[in-house]
Amino acid sequence: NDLKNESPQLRKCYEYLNKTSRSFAAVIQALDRELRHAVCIFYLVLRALDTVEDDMTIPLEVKVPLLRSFYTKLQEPDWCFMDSKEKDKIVLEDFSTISHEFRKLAPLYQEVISDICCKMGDGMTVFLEGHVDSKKQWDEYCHYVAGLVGIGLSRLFSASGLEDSIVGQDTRLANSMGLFLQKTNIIRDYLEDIEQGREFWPKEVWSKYANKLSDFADPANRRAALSCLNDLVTNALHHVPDVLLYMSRIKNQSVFNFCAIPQVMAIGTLERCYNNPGVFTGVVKIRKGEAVRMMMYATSLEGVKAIMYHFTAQILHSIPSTDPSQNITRRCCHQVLERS
Ligand SMILES: O=C(O)CO[C@@H](C(=O)O)[C@@H](OCCCCCc1ccc2ccccc2c1)C(=O)NCCCCCc1ccc2ccccc2c1
Ligand SMILES: [Mg+2]
Ligand SMILES: [Mg+2]
Repeated sequence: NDLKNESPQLRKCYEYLNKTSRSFAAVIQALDRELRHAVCIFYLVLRALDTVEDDMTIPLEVKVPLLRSFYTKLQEPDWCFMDSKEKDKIVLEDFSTISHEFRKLAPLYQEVISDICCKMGDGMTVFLEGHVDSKKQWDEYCHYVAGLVGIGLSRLFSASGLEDSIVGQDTRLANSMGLFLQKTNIIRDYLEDIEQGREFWPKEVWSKYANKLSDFADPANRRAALSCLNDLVTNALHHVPDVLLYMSRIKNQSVFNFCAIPQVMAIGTLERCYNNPGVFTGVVKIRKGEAVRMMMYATSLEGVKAIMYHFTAQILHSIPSTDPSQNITRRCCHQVLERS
């Protein structure tokens, strides 16, 4: 999609999108024009907010008020933040370019983006101490950082007229779209997060298998580590029926691809993580060739279902006979596979 007729500020925004997002830049730029700029700005605003959340060098007395008031910076043309050490700090240092383009969006789009930014910033402050206790709190944290993104995106889809109003109204399904992606990320990023002193695996689950979360990094505890991992993968799998129901309502092809590609990448990653000790020694990634093949299939509901069923069946057939969660995993896989 050409940007030659666009403002220099908007061109810079797409530069930042491509610089800060491996997994979302391509699918955002493939969206129909009516949605593309709004979703690009939505991404950059939330990436800036998340960069503040992730930056452990920002003192709490600065971070808490900044997260809670972040959405108001969208109305301050000259506001920027120069004190981040994060990899994506450019979106904070040049936030004035992003907010300039934000204020040019249709008022309805601005309202959605500002509302989600406000709620996400508030929610992030609840979890700044860096750990999650109950499974309910795990769902709450993932709601704040990803479920709200799904809810905001769904409101943008309906507001653009490209999708039916039910898509923007059914917040439960939109929330599940985000939870499936975020839970998969948290499961995959165990070692990276532990090394940064961040504990996103819920204590209600890991405390069944260890005294502290970092115990799983010790090869002597491999059996316990894999039992906990499989328990969490099973938890994430419960969102798949909601994801398929959400996808069945999407009619616009560019919106479908945009929603489907991150979801099929996530089920592929989740299957690679299941019962895989590699999660505790590095970051498990799906092979490039497999990712390309999945993207080709992810352009129709039948294709997405085929991919979800394929990887769910793979997990079902790799359940260790000694795994503590095996009955729940088997039941959850059958619920996905009975073509609900
Ligand atoms: O710092 C990193 O590199 C990773 O950060 C993770 C973290 O800190 O936990 C974490 O940060 C979360 C807070 C910032 C979310 C920013 C975001 C992401 C994708 C978008 C897609 C379109 C529009 C706006 C978007 C906004 C992260 O990036 N996790 C990846 C999963 C986020 C899922 C967002 C999401 C939710 C529902 C969706 C539904 C349909 C299509 C895309 C969707 C995308
Ligand atoms: Mg982050
Ligand atoms: Mg974060």
